[in-house]
Order: sequence, then C-alpha cells, then structure tokens
Amino acid sequence: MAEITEDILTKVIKKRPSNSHKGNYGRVLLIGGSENYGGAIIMAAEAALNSGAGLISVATHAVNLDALHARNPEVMFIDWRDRNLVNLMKKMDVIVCGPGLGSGTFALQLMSTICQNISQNQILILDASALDMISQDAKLIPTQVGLVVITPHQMEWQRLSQIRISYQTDSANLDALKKIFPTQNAILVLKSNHTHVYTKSNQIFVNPIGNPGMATGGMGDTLAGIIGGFTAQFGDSLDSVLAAVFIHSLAGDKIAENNYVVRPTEISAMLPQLMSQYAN
Ligand SMILES: NC(=O)C1=CN([C@@H]2O[C@H](COP(=O)(O)OP(=O)(O)OC[C@H]3O[C@@H](n4cnc5c(N)ncnc54)[C@H](O)[C@@H]3O)[C@@H](O)[C@H]2O)[C@@H](O)CC1
Ligand SMILES: Nc1ncnc2c1ncn2[C@@H]1O[C@H](COP(=O)(O)OP(=O)(O)O)[C@@H](O)[C@H]1O
Ligand SMILES: [Mg+2]
Repeated sequence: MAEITEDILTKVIKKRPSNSHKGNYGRVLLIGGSENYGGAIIMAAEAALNSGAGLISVATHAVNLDALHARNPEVMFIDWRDRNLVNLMKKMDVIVCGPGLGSGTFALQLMSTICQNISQNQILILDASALDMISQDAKLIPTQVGLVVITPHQMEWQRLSQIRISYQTDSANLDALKKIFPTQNAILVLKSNHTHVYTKSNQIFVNPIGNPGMATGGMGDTLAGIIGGFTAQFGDSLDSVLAAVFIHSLAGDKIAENNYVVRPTEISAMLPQLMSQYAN
C-alpha cells in the first residue's frame, strides 16, 4: 500500500496553454438533487466548477433551479425529467451521478437511462444514492463505459459489497471491487478518515491527510465534484482521482488550521488558488 503524497498534485495539475478554451477542459454532467437534497448536487457542481471543468451542467429536480443559479450562474441546468437529457448525456466527457439523488422509482429510471446510453469514451462517477441503486440491482451498472469511479463511505460500501464495516480489509475490498465490476475499468474510493483508493490491478493507496473538522454533510458530494472536474480536464487516469482525493483533504487541513469546522463550500472556494500553486 502506498501513501498519496503532495507530488501527485504537481504531476497532475497542468498550466493552461494560452490558446486553450472551455472545450479543452471537459464537459461534466452532474445528476442528483431531489426535492429534499438540492444542496448535495449544488455542492458537487460547485466543486466541479472550482476544480476547473470547462463546461458544467446539472440535471436535477426543477425546484433546485433558482438556488443553483443564484449560487453558480456558470453552471447550466436541465430539468431531470426533460427528454433531452438523454442527448445531453451523450455529449458529456464525465457524468457524476448520485449526490442527493434519492432512491425512488424516478431515480431508478435515471440510473437505467445512464446505463443504457453511456459509452466507452465516457467516465462515470457514482456516489451516494447511486451506489445504493446499484447495490439493489447490478443490472444498473453499465458494461460499455470508459471508467467507473465509485466513492462510497464505509456504510455505503457495506451495502454495496455486503462486507460489514469491521471486515472491510484491503483484500476483501479488492475482491468485492473485482466481483462488482468484472469487465469494467473501475476505481474504488472508499471514504473514511483515511480514505483508501483501490484498482482492479491490486493497487492500494491511502490518503494520509484530512481531519475531523471535515465530518460535515456535503463533504463527500464536494469530493465527487472534484473527481469530476479533475478527470474531465486531466484525463481518466488513476492519478487524476488520487490528486482529487488529496487536494480535497489538503484544502480541508488548511481551513482546519484556524477553524473548528470545515464547510464543504469553503473547500471548493479554496481550490482555484491551491491549484495555481501546484500547476506546472
Ligand atoms: N445538503 C444536502 O442536500 C446533503 C445531502 N446528502 C445526501 O443524503 C443522501 C444520504 O446520504 P448519507 O451518507 O447521509 O446516508 P447513509 O444513510 O448512506 O449514511 C450515513 C450514515 O452512515 C454511517 N457511517 C458509517 N461510517 C461512515 C463513514 N465513514 N462516513 C459516513 N457515514 C458513515 C453514519 O452513521 C451515517 O449517519 C445522499 O443522497 C447524499 O448525497 C448528504 O450528502 C448530506 C448533505
Ligand atoms: N474524520 C475525518 N477525517 C478525515 N476526513 C473525513 C473525516 N470525516 C469525513 N471525512 C471526509 O469527508 C467526506 C465525507 O463523505 P460523505 O460521508 O459521502 O459525505 P456527504 O455524503 O455528506 O457529502 C469523505 O471524503 C471523508 O473522507
Ligand atoms: Mg456521501
């Protein structure tokens, strides 16, 4: 097992060429935010925006539109019941699904639409409620997809892998990852106070930083958005995922130096400045 180190940030974060444009930094669609959990998808979208994705769209319950645009007018909106959602999905480099999605019949339908329409040149990031959906029905896991990144916390991983939290050892986690994703290129980001990252080729990484001030609702939604932003602009590599995990906690630690509680939105606010320090 290897520790993720600061070097990952200089390796992954690139200075932007002068002649680049938004089309060079990836299109991300975030799907989630039921009537009760709009904040989750707004936080994820804000994280994707502040981590540098070129174009960001959110498919969510219509009730979230005003809040989304009041907070981040840079982000585009589509009602998640709009028929054009399928066409939009096909144009994306990255789809992040799950923050605040909820678990009703409509959420199931959305997952099934993603599963049927995603392709080999797209990245799928599954978080929160989306993980509960695939734990109930494995047929919702697409077979044709470039990369799947799953970001469960330990309880979500218990539901998905059937491994009780106290039995979530590295070898059990690796076995479960391979069993759940037999043919897909998949990365497991198992979140805890020391998040572990696993690949199907038996690589294991541990995040040595982060702090309990980060134990605040929305912190994982923010991580999912950062992974979306990083994979959209820096590519579908393991390194992009490791860098996202590291910078999320690094921002959290900087905020915690003089704050008892770390708000997820403050992590996002810090990203542009932190990224400029490591870009080369
Ligand atoms: N502002 C918002 O709209 C928010 C919406 N959220 C959404 O709420 C829905 C439910 O997600 P939850 O994660 O709360 O629900 P879950 O019921 O899946 O898990 C939460 C519970 O799991 C247990 N647990 C054990 N180990 C844990 C670990 N390492 N990390 C976290 N919890 C651990 C804790 O008892 C915790 O109360 C998701 O769709 C999520 O996206 C949350 O993200 C919070 C913020
Ligand atoms: N004690 C802690 N130390 C370090 N990181 C933590 C701690 N508690 C939570 N985190 C981080 O916060 C995030 C929580 O994710 P999650 O539980 O999915 O939050 P939410 O669903 O509320 O957005 C994870 O990235 C986790 O690593
Ligand atoms: Mg979560």
